Amino acid sequence: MDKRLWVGDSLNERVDQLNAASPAPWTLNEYGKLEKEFKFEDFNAAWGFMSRVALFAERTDHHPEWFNVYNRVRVELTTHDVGGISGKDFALAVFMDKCA
Ligand SMILES: C[C@H](O)[C@H](O)[C@H]1CNC2=NC(N)=NC(=O)C2=N1
Repeated sequence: MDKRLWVGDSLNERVDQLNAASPAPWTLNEYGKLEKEFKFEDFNAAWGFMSRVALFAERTDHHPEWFNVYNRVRVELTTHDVGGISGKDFALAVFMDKCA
């Protein structure tokens, strides 16, 4: 998968493109990570989402940073190898939007 670093205008354009296809927006947070908070019916639904994402993360060797409280999952994506956002983060973001 594409591990090129996205920076500057092209990074912002790629985030806009991602958000055009999803109801709640992804943002670039103060640490330069791709962030979104997902909200579900209950803990069961949140955990189901996390389980599906976990299997995808293992398969692609690319893992989210995330924080779960009951029905909320706040996600931060970054690629440590390149020190920023790569195509792997966008692939994971697209998969998460599909699962949510
Ligand atoms: C050793 C292992 O393959 C690497 O650390 C992988 C695992 N998962 C990863 N996940 C994320 N989000 N970024 C990485 O750079 C990364 N690297």
